[in-house]
Amino acid sequence: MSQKEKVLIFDTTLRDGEQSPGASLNVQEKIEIARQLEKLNVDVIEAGFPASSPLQLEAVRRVGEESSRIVAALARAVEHDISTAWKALQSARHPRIHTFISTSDIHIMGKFGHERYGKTLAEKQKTILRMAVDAVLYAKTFCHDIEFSAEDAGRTDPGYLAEVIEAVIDAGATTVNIPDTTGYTWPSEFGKKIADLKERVTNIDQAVISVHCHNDLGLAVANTLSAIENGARQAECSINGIGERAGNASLEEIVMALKVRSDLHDYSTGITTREIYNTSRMVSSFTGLIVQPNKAIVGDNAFSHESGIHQDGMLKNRQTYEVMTPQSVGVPETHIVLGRHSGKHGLQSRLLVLGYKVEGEELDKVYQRFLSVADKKKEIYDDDLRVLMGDEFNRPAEPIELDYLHINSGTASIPTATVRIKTRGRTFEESSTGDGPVDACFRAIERALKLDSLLNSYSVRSTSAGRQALGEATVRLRDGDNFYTGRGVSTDIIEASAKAYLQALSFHEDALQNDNNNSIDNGI
Ligand SMILES: CC(=O)SCCNC(=O)CCNC(=O)[C@H](O)C(C)(C)COP(=O)(O)OP(=O)(O)OC[C@H]1O[C@@H](n2cnc3c(N)ncnc32)[C@H](O)[C@@H]1OP(=O)(O)O
Ligand SMILES: CC(C)C(=O)C(=O)O
Repeated sequence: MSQKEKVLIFDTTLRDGEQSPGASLNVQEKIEIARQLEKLNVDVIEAGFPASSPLQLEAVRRVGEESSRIVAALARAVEHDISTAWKALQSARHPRIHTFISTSDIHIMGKFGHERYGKTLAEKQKTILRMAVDAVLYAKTFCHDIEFSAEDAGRTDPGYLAEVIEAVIDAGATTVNIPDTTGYTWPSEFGKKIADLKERVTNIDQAVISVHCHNDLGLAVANTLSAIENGARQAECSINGIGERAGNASLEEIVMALKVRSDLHDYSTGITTREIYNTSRMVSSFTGLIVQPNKAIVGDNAFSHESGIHQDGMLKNRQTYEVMTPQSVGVPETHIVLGRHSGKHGLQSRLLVLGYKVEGEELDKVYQRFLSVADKKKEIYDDDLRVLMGDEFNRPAEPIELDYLHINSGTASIPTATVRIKTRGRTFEESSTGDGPVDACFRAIERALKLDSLLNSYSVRSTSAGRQALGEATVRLRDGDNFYTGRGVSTDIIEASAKAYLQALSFHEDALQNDNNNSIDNGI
């Protein structure tokens, strides 16, 4: 087996990630995330930009002191930022000063327009080159490990980029970072940029080539992988892909793409992938940035299967629809989501887990009831299934069934219910007003069936979470010493109540017909 070449993982969640609007972290949160990044086994933790605030400085200092990783601090190519970065890093176990300056024409002309940088583009480029070299030389007076970034390298003229990179390596940069700051490049184009740099820069072997891709066109991970294929050996990325604007290349996607498709290349990372999910949750909770459900690797749906054909495939062989196991990234298990797109196999397997062995015609019947609920409710939870199963196996011999229900109710109207009921091949229909919609409904049922009220007790409860939870109504009738209990389940609690009442009446009717007490809780 060939030895894989290591790609260093430089995590910038605490620096560029924190530049996501609203994501500010306090010192303790940064320390906690850094501890988790250590468990994840990243190679470099970029902990912040010390010159930007005392809190940043303190956070970098604390992370640097504690962490066994390389801890980087960002600084503009100016002495004040660099000396402040060192102030934060001087007690770090493995300090890295990361200094940067823009190299693209757009940035140079746009950000360094002041005449003190020169009048023409060529003059300004000379100034920027000098600032870059001076920054590295100055940083080098503090520590050995110096990273230089050519901001907006993605849009930088290749000749000028090579000139700057060659000069900063001569000045002592040990890592040269090629950022696609604006997420503008295309994977093959960005890959060629790295290959071109390797050709043009004579001293390139003296530094590690790094890339730092933004996701403005959704290409950050693809660009990073293309750069790796062309010689980059450090990938800058963040947990959940958070970062300035559309974010950075996502750590978990780069790492898992390299791992899952290791058949295609000779690169590997040192990441402990089982820690990915925990890290993702921690970052999301501390930053308040919610992970989109369909986010690769760490989204809630990344290992969820909702449609019948997929569930069937998964139950037969997980590899049919999963290219990695959830456990490999620390997600406890695959989630078979029961809903309107599920099939009988998915339902049957979940029921089995819950202790219900259902097969053949019985399964067909349960499945029909399941579908009628699934049409009203987005997801069917275990509790919903338990209720459905209770309902299914607790049916009277001659059910009295609700065919139609219409309720008119509101704060300014008298509650009125109309019901149509079917039993033993006959249909009954009646309306009634009542003290509330449930009372109106029960009265309409009593009128339709020409019965006196036998209602002894009534209750309703929610069986699962969320606005679309199933409501379970329980109705108890009393006739002399006999009690008859019925249950009804629906996302609509009035419908659930009507069904419960009719089921209780069905048991009563059965008992009368068969002259045998059929109550499910007789005498309780
Ligand atoms: C691509 C990136 O992610 S870069 C990192 C982004 N991170 C941050 O900006 C961190 C938070 N920033 C801050 O706290 C502040 O912006 C500070 C402390 C860095 C600077 O604040 P201020 O001194 O008030 O300057 P301000 O942010 O308004 O403008 C930036 C100045 O730095 C200059 N500058 C920008 N980048 C660099 C650089 N790499 N090297 C040298 N100078 C730079 C700009 O030209 C501008 O200078 P000017 O005042 O002469 O026009
Ligand atoms: C400072 C550099 C690395 C950066 O964040 C960028 O260019 O996006």
